[in-house]
Amino acid sequence: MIAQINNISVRFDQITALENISFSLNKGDFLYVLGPNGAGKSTLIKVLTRSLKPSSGTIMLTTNKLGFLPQMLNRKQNFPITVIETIYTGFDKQKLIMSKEEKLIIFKWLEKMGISHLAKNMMHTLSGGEQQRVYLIRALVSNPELLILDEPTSALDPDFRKAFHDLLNDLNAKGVTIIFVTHDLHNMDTVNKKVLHIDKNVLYFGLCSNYQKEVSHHV
Ligand SMILES: Nc1ncnc2c1ncn2[C@@H]1O[C@H](COP(=O)(O)OP(=O)(O)OP(=O)(O)O)[C@@H](O)[C@H]1O
Repeated sequence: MIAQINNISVRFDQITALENISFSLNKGDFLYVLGPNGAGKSTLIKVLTRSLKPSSGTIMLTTNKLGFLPQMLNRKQNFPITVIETIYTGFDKQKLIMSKEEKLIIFKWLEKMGISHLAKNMMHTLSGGEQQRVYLIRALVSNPELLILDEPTSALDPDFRKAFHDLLNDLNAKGVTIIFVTHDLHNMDTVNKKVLHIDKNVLYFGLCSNYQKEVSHHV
């Protein structure tokens, strides 16, 4: 077991964003978190990454090696930071000057993602898809055991989306547990994966294959 979530509820003044959410994940699971706008997906991710305290309930994670790719919103800011500097903030600790090893790791990933030519560029000059690759690398450089991705492929073109999923499957096969937030499973690789469908509370939790059978049964 890598994560155990027990009866999580989150209330903001009048709004209940999450109500009695419970589920658990084993090491090496690949979980899609599914739900419409306002269902509480991002709120759940904030609770899991401990940037938000739930109103009630408990979370137990057996690892503190988390990698997090936040939702792609309002990234086109003029904040003066380069690609390399952005990725460097993904390491557990930062020093004044990055080490040779850290530089090598960063360049290995930039190469793998096909964006090494952008290393010294300012983030705000990159396209949405290029920025998303940078943030993915940022989430990966610390070798996370649990990788949490909030709608990661929304800014990616179909070719890179495929490459992105191949990369995730590769990491998953090496034992990395993955939580992937998405609006729907259309065009998603669902083999051997789980789904948590929420709309404030849990509508379904289990294997994608059973979920798809259940959904097609109702249509
Ligand atoms: N800090 C906050 N204060 C008040 N209400 C909030 C806050 N954060 C989220 N909410 C509300 O909680 C509900 C769930 O929001 P959340 O962002 O988790 O949904 P989501 O499933 O990620 O939606 P989307 O698919 O649109 O990104 C929404 O009604 C939202 O308005």
